Amino acid sequence: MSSQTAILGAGVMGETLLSGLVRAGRRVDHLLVGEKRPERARELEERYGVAVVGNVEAARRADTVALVVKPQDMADVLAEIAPELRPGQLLVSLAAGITTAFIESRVPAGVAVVRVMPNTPALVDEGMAAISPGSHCSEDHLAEAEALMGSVGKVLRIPERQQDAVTAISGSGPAYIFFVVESMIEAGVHLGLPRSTATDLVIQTLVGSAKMLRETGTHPTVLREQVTSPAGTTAAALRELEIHKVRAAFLAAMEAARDRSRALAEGS
Ligand SMILES: NC(=O)C1=CN([C@@H]2O[C@H](COP(=O)(O)OP(=O)(O)OC[C@H]3O[C@@H](n4cnc5c(N)ncnc54)[C@H](O)[C@@H]3O)[C@@H](O)[C@H]2O)C=CC1
Ligand SMILES: O=C(O)[C@@H]1CCC=N1
Repeated sequence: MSSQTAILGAGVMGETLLSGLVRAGRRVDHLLVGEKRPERARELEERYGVAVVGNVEAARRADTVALVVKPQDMADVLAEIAPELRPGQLLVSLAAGITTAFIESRVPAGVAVVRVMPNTPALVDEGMAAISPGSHCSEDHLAEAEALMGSVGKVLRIPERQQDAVTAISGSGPAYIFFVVESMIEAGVHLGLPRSTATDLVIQTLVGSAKMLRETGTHPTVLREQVTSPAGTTAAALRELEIHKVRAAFLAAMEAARDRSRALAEGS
């Protein structure tokens, strides 16, 4: 992997990547951060001992530049750093919706671009990242982006046309799961359980179910059927979820996320 990596934009996802690289053993003096908010920059310097510099200096010194600003800020950051970029350098964009073509049209020819859709479980090294190469990207560049994201979880190579759907599933996905968890805890409280008991029950049920999915490789439908006794409690609950069209709501939600990802590319 290249010696210097810069992270431009150190909010939730930027810090997630930074902390993962540090946990994975990356030397802090091989990392640079560009961050607009001075108080946030100081916080990261204190927490990680990392050098926070201007975007222009970071782009000049780094071999790999991770772009972790909001999609709406991407054009400004690219305009700022483009004069410093050189062919062969690697830009790894983690921004939802932003295409490799959008980035390539704003930087010098020959700069390699990889589009990534990460997710926040990277904070505990259980991230899911999907990566797609741009048009000037060699296998070495793609492997480098894979190693970068691989330090905080799993990485899948996908065609770029699938990125908006991936954003809807795994990028935003943790929020849907947390929403379900919140809803189940509130239901437990409604049924008379102490909040701490409901919380413990829901979290362990989630972790156990996730582990079953990963470790048994059994289809989720089969696992659900194993829990559903004839005329039992689970069947009664699932009937309500079907009546309330939860399956259709998930489909509509993810179509909305996919469409929003597409719109972000157009700057809205
Ligand atoms: N939060 C999430 O779960 C995920 C986020 N992403 C993508 O990651 C990117 C960042 O998202 P978050 O970290 O959630 O946002 P955030 O708002 O927490 O972080 C963005 C950071 O960029 C900084 N910033 C803004 N303009 C800048 C500039 N010109 N130069 C340097 N720093 C600048 C902001 O001060 C802020 O600290 C977005 O493009 C988002 O689509 C992708 C997948 C998941
Ligand atoms: O909500 C968003 O736009 C970002 C991208 C995927 C997850 N968070």
